[in-house]
Amino acid sequence: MGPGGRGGSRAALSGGAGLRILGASLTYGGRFTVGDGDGRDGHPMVRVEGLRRSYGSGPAAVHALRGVSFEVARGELVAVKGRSGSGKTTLLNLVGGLDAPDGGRITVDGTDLADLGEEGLLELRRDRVGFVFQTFALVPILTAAENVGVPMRLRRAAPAEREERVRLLLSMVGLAEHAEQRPAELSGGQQQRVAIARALANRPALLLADEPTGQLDAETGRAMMELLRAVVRGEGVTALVATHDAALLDLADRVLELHDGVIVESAPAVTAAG
Ligand SMILES: Nc1ncnc2c1ncn2[C@@H]1O[C@H](COP(=O)(O)OP(=O)(O)OP(=O)(O)O)[C@@H](O)[C@H]1O
Repeated sequence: MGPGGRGGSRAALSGGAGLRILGASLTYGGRFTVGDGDGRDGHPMVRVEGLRRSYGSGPAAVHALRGVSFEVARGELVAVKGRSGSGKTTLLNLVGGLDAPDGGRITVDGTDLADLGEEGLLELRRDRVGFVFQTFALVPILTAAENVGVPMRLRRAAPAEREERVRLLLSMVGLAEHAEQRPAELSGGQQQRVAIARALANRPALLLADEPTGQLDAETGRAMMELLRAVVRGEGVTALVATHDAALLDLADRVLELHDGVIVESAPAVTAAG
């Protein structure tokens, strides 16, 4: 359980306190341990090789990805930047098994997605990958706690385990006191924090976030990226985050830049942020 008495203050998310809360969650039995570097099998968390995806055919075809290759090490937070239409969403959907490529290879957590059938892809999306979307995608009639618990219900987790995990996650994102509120009763930033907690419910190895700050003001957006970074550090999760907000890139370990479906730059965040 997370410590009690936490308010929902934004400041708490970005400082050491947030990490301490996250630290408390490291004791439960995940499939991997924090700080295992390049992983238990020496695999990167994500390996993408020569990825291609087009929409439509003939002269009207849109070539959204035209041979994209990169790797993401375990525990890394990698930002994917690029203008609208550069292929960021297409890339994240492919890595998360929501869509199939026309060519190339994607390996997640040592598994080649091409080897997975429908059932295997479902399990991947349910158990090993957490998604955070720009629009939060919460269920309006469910409370914050119920929204966070949805993935665990799908996995048929025991109610006691579910309730404990939901409580822990909500306090981790600073929303312990908002557990019973519905999305419409929460601010945009709070809704996105619920979405992050939900994405972590089944202890995914990989977090995919598509413009998670796109609907938030600059200050709230930065707090959200700081929360994501704290989660990555604290829980040993690997994250791939699409954003076109240059102000957030310094919070990533590395930045991949997509331009018209190809990677034009892959740089440490510190040099790419300017
Ligand atoms: N389902 C689709 N059918 C046809 N074209 C599509 C489809 N999805 C994406 N595209 C096109 O593929 C290209 C890449 O789109 P994608 O959504 O991946 O870019 P993006 O970088 O995520 O953009 P944004 O930041 O606006 O979300 C764009 O030209 C887009 O119009």
